[in-house]
Amino acid sequence: MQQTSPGSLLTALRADPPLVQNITNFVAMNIAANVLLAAGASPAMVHAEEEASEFAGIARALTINIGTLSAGWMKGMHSAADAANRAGKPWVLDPVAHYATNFRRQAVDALLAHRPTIIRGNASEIIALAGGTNRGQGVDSRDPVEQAQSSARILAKAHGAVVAATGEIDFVTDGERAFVIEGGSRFMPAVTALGCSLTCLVGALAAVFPTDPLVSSVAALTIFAVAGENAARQADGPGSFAWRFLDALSALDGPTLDRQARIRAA
Ligand SMILES: Nc1ncnc2c1ncn2[C@@H]1O[C@H](COP(=O)(O)OP(=O)(O)OP(=O)(O)O)[C@@H](O)[C@H]1O
Ligand SMILES: Cc1ncsc1CCO
Ligand SMILES: [Mg+2]
Repeated sequence: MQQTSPGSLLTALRADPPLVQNITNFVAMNIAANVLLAAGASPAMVHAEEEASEFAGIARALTINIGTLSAGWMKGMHSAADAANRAGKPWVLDPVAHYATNFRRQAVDALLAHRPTIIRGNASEIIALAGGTNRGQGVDSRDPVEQAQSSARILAKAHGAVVAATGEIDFVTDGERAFVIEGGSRFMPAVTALGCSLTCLVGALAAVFPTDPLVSSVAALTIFAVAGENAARQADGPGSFAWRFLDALSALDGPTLDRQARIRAA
């Protein structure tokens, strides 16, 4: 097992569980916390403006998601992103449905000014963020990841961030290097907030291996791809898939992950 393989990073996460602060949405809070616990990390959903920046000083990574945004939450997001940057800790932005309303567009522009370490969105969100025409509907993607690849590269260069575009396959780039990750299940987009949960896991892996956020992002995407594939084998539909996914995540170990990983340079 290579020292930076997804499997070795999963093993490292379990050996020293990172505390991850997530300012996520009301839909995602429960499932995202359970996903982080199943993977072996310590989630904390802390968003209030009175404490968000103080907590960012304690946590090893921060994730920010605008899924159910309101004005009060924005203040917590800004102060937490500031605090993470000042402490040199990685932070991840999930620009949920940012193309849908002016409020969201302005919020994402303001958050991008804090220079996220990683941006994780579905294909429609990544295409729209780079100024392209997308077919997304609300929080749901309707574009293939293949069409988001050039947008992801442009965004990565423009913002100095790692950018991950997810869907049937996943694509991730730092603007120079790029990887495609295959796996997952058709049930995944049918369970709400799995993408939001993935964003939190991307934060957890960035905490474990902050040196190279492209490598840590590949690990997080691969963990989801393999756990999703394993969970789908016996699932009857989105309901049983959801709990089987948590079980598959917690059953996954480093060597199995590396054996099942389907990652190729792009
Ligand atoms: N058709 C599919 N086949 C296999 N895996 C998929 C498919 N669609 C999505 N996934 C996987 O589901 C996970 C979430 O990605 P997705 O692009 O659905 O996020 P999202 O749209 O932001 O989700 P949400 O907004 O509901 O949180 C990723 O691991 C992705 O690889
Ligand atoms: C359904 C939904 N609505 C706002 S956020 C969210 C979770 C999936 O992005
Ligand atoms: Mg999403």
